[in-house]
Amino acid sequence: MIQVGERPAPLADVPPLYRLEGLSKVYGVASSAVHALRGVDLVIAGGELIVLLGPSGSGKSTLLNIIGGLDRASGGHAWFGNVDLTECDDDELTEYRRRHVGFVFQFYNLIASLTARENVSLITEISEDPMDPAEALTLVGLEQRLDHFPAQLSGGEQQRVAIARAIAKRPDVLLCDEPTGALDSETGTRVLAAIETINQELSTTALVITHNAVIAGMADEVILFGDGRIASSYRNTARQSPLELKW
Ligand SMILES: Nc1ncnc2c1ncn2[C@@H]1O[C@H](COP(=O)(O)OP(=O)(O)OP(=O)(O)O)[C@@H](O)[C@H]1O
Repeated sequence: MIQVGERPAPLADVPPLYRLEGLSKVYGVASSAVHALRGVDLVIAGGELIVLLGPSGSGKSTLLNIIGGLDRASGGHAWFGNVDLTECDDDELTEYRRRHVGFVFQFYNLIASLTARENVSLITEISEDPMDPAEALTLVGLEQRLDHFPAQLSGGEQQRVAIARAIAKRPDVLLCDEPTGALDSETGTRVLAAIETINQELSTTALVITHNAVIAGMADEVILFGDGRIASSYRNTARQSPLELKW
């Protein structure tokens, strides 16, 4: 029985954080089959900030969804520490997501009738060792907006509330699918700066999918997808601050 409910041994003892071997995903069957992932091998060390780039339909979201326990692989393995996510049943995947993964999507999905603080509290109230919602919102630069409602916040500020909501339970990994997709460059920059702060101050591993190649400058490692495979990858010798990126 896989103990995903247990926090793994200190992650320093379980490097790497993720190890993917021959990961594949096929949607549909026979003539309508779509090969979204065609055998992905990847090692992700804890604490890294990784940017995933690639054309539409190349498999980025599929990979993120499998790593995040939202979707299942068709073949191969996806190890989180010493747990193979491809062997987990639904309850174990739910437990894994709840304890270890924070998600940020292009659309913020905040509850309109709740303040920023209350939106974050929804998660902290059901977490084991959460931050105070105000602390999470302060980390993303929203200490002056705790009691504002979503309609009183800009798109970038709403996305930062969504980031605070994702990290307030202290996940090991923050998975971001097009977090700046709906934002202009100025507000997008602040969202990326919030992700960088979380990565640096909490050592939360961050994976960021984007279509904007400029964002690659802030990563430790950049992975380029093509046709369900990793086409290439490289490491930046020095990370750029999101505030220095020119969109
Ligand atoms: N639930 C699904 N059912 C059927 N096909 C799917 C499903 N989800 C994704 N696909 C297909 O799998 C392939 C990879 O999709 P995926 O969303 O992972 O790509 P992506 O690189 O994230 O694209 P984008 O940048 O446009 O979001 C695409 O051909 C897509 O149409």
